[in-house]
Formats: sequence, structure tokens, C-alpha cells
Amino acid sequence: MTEPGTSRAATLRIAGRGHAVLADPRLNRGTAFTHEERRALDLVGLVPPGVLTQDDQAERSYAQYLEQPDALARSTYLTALHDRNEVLFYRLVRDHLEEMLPVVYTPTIATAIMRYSTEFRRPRGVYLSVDHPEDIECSLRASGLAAEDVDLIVCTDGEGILGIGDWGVGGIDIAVGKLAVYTAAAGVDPRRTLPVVLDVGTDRRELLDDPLYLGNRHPRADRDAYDAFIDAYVTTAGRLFPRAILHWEDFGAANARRVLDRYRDRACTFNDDIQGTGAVNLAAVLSGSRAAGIPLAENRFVVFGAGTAGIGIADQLRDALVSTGLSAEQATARLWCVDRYGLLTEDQRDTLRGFQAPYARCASEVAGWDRDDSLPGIPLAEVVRRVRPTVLIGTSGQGGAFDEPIVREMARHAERPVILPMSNPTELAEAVPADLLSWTEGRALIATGSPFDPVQFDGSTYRIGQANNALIFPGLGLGAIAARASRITDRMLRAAADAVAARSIRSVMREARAAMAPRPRPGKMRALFAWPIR
Ligand SMILES: NC(=O)C1=CN([C@@H]2O[C@H](COP(=O)(O)OP(=O)(O)OC[C@H]3O[C@@H](n4cnc5c(N)ncnc54)[C@H](O)[C@@H]3O)[C@@H](O)[C@H]2O)C=CC1
Ligand SMILES: CC(=O)C(=O)O
Ligand SMILES: [Mg+2]
Repeated sequence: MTEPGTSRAATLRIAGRGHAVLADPRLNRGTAFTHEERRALDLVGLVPPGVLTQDDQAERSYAQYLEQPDALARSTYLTALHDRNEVLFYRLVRDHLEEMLPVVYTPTIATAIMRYSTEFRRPRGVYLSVDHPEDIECSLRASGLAAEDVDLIVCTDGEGILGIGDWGVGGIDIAVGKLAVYTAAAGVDPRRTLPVVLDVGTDRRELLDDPLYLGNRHPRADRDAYDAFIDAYVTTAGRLFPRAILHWEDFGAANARRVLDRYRDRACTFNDDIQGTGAVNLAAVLSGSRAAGIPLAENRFVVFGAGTAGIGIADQLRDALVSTGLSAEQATARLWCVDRYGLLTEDQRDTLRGFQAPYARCASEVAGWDRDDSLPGIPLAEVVRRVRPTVLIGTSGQGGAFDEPIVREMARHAERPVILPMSNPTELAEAVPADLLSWTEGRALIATGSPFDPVQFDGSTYRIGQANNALIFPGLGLGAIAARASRITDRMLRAAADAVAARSIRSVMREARAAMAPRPRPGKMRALFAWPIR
């Protein structure tokens, strides 16, 4: 059988016949099977006699997609298509990437994950249980893939899904969604990938009490059992699939960095929330600084939400500042990280987490700053007032945290404030673009984690760029697969950030030229990013 959508005539050897072919979404072409293929695969009489082209199928499927009443129904429709005819699914998503990305990925995927057990139709991926580590090998083998057949595994333990927290086994859908983006955006072969959920239990009462919940019905495993399970997974996956990149997604803050640090020098692995997010943020900051006309090293950064993503962002900003010639100490001093107890300070002995410690400010430095006793600590508003940031980044999962007084205060001191509310899904964004433009008289340079519609402000249309790690991981993964990389290094991440920033700057310049302006004018910047794929 030739592969549709490829210019070369790739050949698939197919052992199954008849219904077995139609039931396998990787093989099924439905009404697009040619007469010859129908004869060869014993399909004559099993599909209606008419033969459609893939173009016809795509047109029909798109019309069906548009008939769905809401985003969740569209997501369910696409999942069913994915389960039925994978080639057609990717054709559709690729043809309508900007339109469908919010459905197969954030924000709709958050709803799909929350409703995983209620909406369940059929399994996809590999489900590994902490209660049966002895089954890891047979479960991975059950995928039917041989040692050389796997390029990439996206794995989650479901504890820190986007900004919505612990959703247990339903987390498998974030692994499925990330892999769909790898394929739709970078062309990674979906047959050489695996989504995996490590089901270590859940601490969400609502799931434990739900009779339909499909995961392990107990609290999350303790640290020893957890670590042993992760180790068994890494060891077994590495042995069975030695070429596979291990992508970690949406782990809780207590584990994400520990796991990355334990394996980053032993396997080809990366944590998307720490490193992918760090890289996309750096890309946004590089292009934002350029648009604002401020040398990178002269920026002052406030990161609100100093967890997995926030500190991953801080690390890459610090390294980028060091690359401009600052010492590590000088670079770190340009970063102010604020978490649930306020500005990170060295005297927060009971609450400061290990990975936050490098960014804790000296208590004497902030001695006179206003505190909020309810935190208790120095609140974001006071940090913005004192620091006068040029860049404000949100990774807190606290919708609306960048309120009008905070943003107006920032904009009093920054001609082009770079504001990046990166939290997902949409309702958890620290601010919405329309408000940011209004509060800054159109001066803010904005990119958001989830997609937002264009904003009309003062006679201009502002296209809102996205700062989502989805701009990084597809290319990073494809590059690592193509190069057969043995490790994912910090330099690769920096190269990815530079590449996205360069595309963003080029697209901003193009838009400015199209608007007949010699260079981007304040208030007229349409986008910090243009979607850089296809
Ligand atoms: N745009 C993108 O590409 C990405 C966005 N994110 C988003 O960032 C957010 C955080 O994700 P993670 O870092 O993985 O979660 P996390 O749980 O590791 O970090 C969240 C941090 O926010 C802090 N926080 C909670 N309430 C707060 C408050 N009221 N004030 C200040 N800080 C508070 C928590 O203590 C924690 O340290 C999520 O909404 C997620 O969707 C994460 C990864 C990528
Ligand atoms: C985008 C992403 O990885 C997150 O929000 O967790
Ligand atoms: Mg994530």
C-alpha cells in the first residue's frame, strides 16, 4: 500500500486482512482504499463501493467537524477520527493547524482530561501501574513495537496537568496531545511514538470517589515506591527501546526536577515544562527585548509562580544573561521570583523548595519592602513597585493575578512592557490580552500560553502570539531523532529558543513592512510570535 500524503511511494507491509485492517487506525484508509487495495486486503464488500480521494475525505470530515456544537464535542470528534483513521486525522489537523490546535491541545485538552473517565471511548497508549511494576515490560511490549521502532515516548504521572493539577490516569491525554503536536507540527512519525501514563494513584478526592474513575483508586504512592517505579520505567523503556527520547510532561513540582536531574545525564531525556517552557519563554524575551529596544542584559525580570515552569524559565534566562557577559551572580540578581508566599527570600526556611533556593533574595536587601501578612511575604504588587520590571512572566496558574494596578504600575516605568501570562488553560491566564493592551495604552508586548483571539484596540488589530512550549518541543524532538542524539543538552535548548526568536522577529518585521511602516511602531506591534510551522 502506498502512503498518502508522501511524494515518495513508501510501502507498508500489512499482515492483517479484512476487518483487522479497518479496525487498525494506523492502516485504515476507509473509503479511500483503491479497488486494488481492497482486493489485496480482502476489503471488497466491507466498505461502500465508491472510492474517495483523501481530499474528498478531508473535506467531508472538516464539514462534520464544523457541525460539532462546542469545543469538547469537536475534541471528541477528532479523537474518534484519530482512533479510526490516523492518516486522515493528521491530514485534517495539519490542514487546519491553527484552528484545531486549541482543540487537540490547550485549552480543550484540559476539559477532556478532567472528563477522561466519563467520556472514555477506547484506550490509547500504554498504562503503567505503580501497583504492578512487574508488568512494565509486558505492557510496553504489548505496543507491538520492536527495539528499533520507537523514536519518542511522552510520559506523564498526571500530577501537574497544565495548571489544573492532579487528574490521575486521565493525564494520558496530555501525552497523546503532545504527540499529536509533534506529528502535526514537525512531521514526527506517529507510528514510532508512544504515549505513556505512569499511574501512581491520585490525591484528588473527586476521582477516588467516582465509581467510573479508570485509574488506581488510592492516594499517590510514597516517595520510595514512586522512585522505584520511575527507575523501573526508565530502565525498561531504555532496554526495550534504546533509541527512544524520553519526554517528561506535567509532573508535580516535587518530582519534576528530581526526575530530570536523576536521568538527564543517563538517557536522551528532557522535561518539557522545565526546559521546553524555559526555551519558549527565552524566545519571547529575546524578540520582546529586541522590539522594546532594550539589550537583554538590561532587563529586569519578575517571574510569578516559581514552580516547575517558573524556575525552568529563570534558569534559561540566567544562562542567557551569562552568555551576554554577566557573571552568574549578576545574572541571578536580575531575576525576582514570586511564589505563593511572596517574593522568594532566603529567610523562608520552611517553605523555600530546593530548586527555588538559587533565586531567593537576601532578606536584608528587601528589609524595608511592604509585606502582606496573609501570605506572609512580599506580594507581587510590591515587587513590581520596587523592581520596575521590564518583563513580567506568569506561570502561577492564578487567573487574573496580573491585575490593573500591577500592570499600570509596570507600564509607568517600561515604555514597552513585555508581559507573558503563560499559564494554561485559558481561564488561568494571569491576564487577558485585551485588558493588557487597554491598561498599557497598546504598549504591552504580549504572548500567552493558551491561544487568544485577535484584539481590536485603538483602531488596530493585534494578533496575539503564543508562548507555549509547543513552539519548541516538536522541532527539538525532530532534531534529536534525526541526529540520533544521545542527550538533550542546554545548548540544543538555546538553539531552539534562538530559532523561534529569529522567526518571530522576521514575522514581526514582515508585518511591519506590510503595514508600510519602515519599522515596528510603538503600539502597532501585531505579534510577538507568528506560529512558525508550515
Ligand atoms: N505556556 C507554556 O508553555 C507552559 C505553561 N505552563 C503553565 O504554568 C503554570 C504552572 O505550571 P507548573 O510550573 O507546571 O506548575 P507548578 O505547580 O510546578 O508551579 C506553579 C507555582 O505557582 C505557585 N503558586 C500557586 N499559587 C500561587 C499564588 N497565589 N501566587 C504565586 N504563586 C502561586 C505554586 O506554589 C507553584 O510553585 C500552569 O498554568 C501551566 O499550564 C507550564 C508549562 C508550559
Ligand atoms: C503547555 C504545557 O506544557 C503546560 O501548560 O503544562
Ligand atoms: Mg506541560
